[in-house]
Amino acid sequence: MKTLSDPLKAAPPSGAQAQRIHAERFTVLTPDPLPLREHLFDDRADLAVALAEAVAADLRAAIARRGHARLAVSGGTTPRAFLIELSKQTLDWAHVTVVPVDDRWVAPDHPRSNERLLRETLFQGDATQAQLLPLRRPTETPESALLPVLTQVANEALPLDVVVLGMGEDGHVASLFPDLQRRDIGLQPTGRAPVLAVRSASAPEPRITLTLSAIFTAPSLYLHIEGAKKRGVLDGAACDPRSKLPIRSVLSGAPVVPMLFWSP
Ligand SMILES: O=C(O)[C@H](O)[C@@H](O)[C@H](O)[C@H](O)COP(=O)(O)O
Repeated sequence: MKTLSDPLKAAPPSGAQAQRIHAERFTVLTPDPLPLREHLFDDRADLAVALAEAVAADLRAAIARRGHARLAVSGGTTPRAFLIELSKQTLDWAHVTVVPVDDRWVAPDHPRSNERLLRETLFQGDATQAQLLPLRRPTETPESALLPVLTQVANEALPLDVVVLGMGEDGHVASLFPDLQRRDIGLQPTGRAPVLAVRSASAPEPRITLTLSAIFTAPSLYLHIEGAKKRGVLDGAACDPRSKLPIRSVLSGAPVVPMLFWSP
């Protein structure tokens, strides 16, 4: 933490000096970045294996503790290798429930469907014994399916044991985008609806997403970030208390220290 000399004790300022001291006086001190437990990998394939092993260990511990485990994972392109590696892990998959942290409101066989991604990657081999809890329903809009999805998530997926979040280059997580209209629901750390329907200029289709109130029920919270640009966005949000990016809400609101799995 940088400390500044107290400008009030300095000699009476003049002109430009006054400008500087005024600026110094109200400069937001760069706080220590919000805590992250970082695991750095030079090779993305190594990251995928390590993350799969860490998540599998958490799932085994949850099954041992309470007889079942609940996992929420992100979609998109980054997690494909990790999800394939996770499907190879040996554990009691029949006692695991898997829910996507979000999904696009497209048919489950659509190339952009996260449900399809899970069926193609994680739900292979023994892992097909796990229960998949899709967020998408065969209705026209996510809003029209929100109540049944919210009810099922609340009854069958919460509290979560493990969450793996990705992040977009705009700092979104799940489908909680920077232009999220209902930040009061989506980004509050507790006490809000676990599921939200989202429409955003950032997304080509309507979305349905877990909220941070649901995501933060997990004692194991992983951030899976790849690429220098995303790392820059993450670090910027971690160091700027004025950041309004959803990833900042994750870092500042999470009840546990997130575990960052990062590769350039
Ligand atoms: O449905 C989604 O898109 C994800 O859940 C989303 O939150 C994802 O993690 C980021 O958009 C990063 O996506 P990439 O891995 O494709 O960069």
